[in-house]
Amino acid sequence: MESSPVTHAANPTNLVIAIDGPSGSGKSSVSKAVARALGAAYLDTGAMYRAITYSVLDAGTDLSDAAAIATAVREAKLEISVDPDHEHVVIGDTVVTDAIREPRISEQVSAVATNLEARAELVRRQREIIATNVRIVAEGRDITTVVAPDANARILLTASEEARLRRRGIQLGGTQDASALASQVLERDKKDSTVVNFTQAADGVITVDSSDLDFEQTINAVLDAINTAAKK
Ligand SMILES: Nc1ncnc2c1ncn2[C@@H]1O[C@H](COP(=O)(O)OP(=O)(O)O)[C@@H](O)[C@H]1O
Ligand SMILES: Nc1ccn([C@H]2C[C@H](O)[C@@H](COP(=O)(O)OP(=O)(O)O)O2)c(=O)n1
Repeated sequence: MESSPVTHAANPTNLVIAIDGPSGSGKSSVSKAVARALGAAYLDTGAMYRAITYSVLDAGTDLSDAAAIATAVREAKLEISVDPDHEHVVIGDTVVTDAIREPRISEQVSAVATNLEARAELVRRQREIIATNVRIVAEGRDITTVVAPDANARILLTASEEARLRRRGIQLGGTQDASALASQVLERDKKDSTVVNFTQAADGVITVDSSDLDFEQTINAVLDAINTAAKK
């Protein structure tokens, strides 16, 4: 399935693509591939929540101390790359690109994601990053609804629980047993869902269900959805 290049009627170069979805639906990998195809930057907003989680854990902060987490986010020196081919995340003076993917972070990141003050500050920074990039694909949980509701195209990428657990298990090299995977994927989504809706498409958001699609088919389905949105 071929997808034609995307243009936006008002400004042929300016492009913001917003992609949300649950854990393991393929947001990061598919969004990166879509960004490459469109010659766009790529913003992984989940990496920002993960980096803050790394730093509060590193500082020995009690994760039940909401005020301390909010302060940590406001004061955080956080750098995140927007090159889909080179991921680089730095918090303070520490490079955390790989460390933020560890299961211990996945298991605890909801403490930051459900902190409303932390969210407000990270949303502010995400909007700044989006505004400074002419073409960008941004993905997370609230990009279509809160961070960039005016994006040129807004997509909810979903997949069945079974597909998402299977994909995450393979991605982590079979190192996690079923209950650890369920905690990192399903229970985390349940906690995160208390503050943001990423299970149902908001008005104007196109749903792409990747349960029965392979990786290439999913990329093409998202590119097609972007073209459909651009024609509206
Ligand atoms: N349609 C698909 N079919 C099979 N595997 C996929 C598909 N989409 C993504 N994957 C794989 O599933 C894993 C999880 O994808 P990822 O992009 O990390 O999801 P998310 O960012 O939504 O948590 C990755 O290893 C990715 O390559
Ligand atoms: N825009 C966002 C992005 C991520 N989050 C939260 C939800 C997740 O628990 C964490 C980590 O997100 P991430 O996209 O890295 O998670 P997955 O790779 O999909 O498992 O951050 C959020 O609340 N809002």
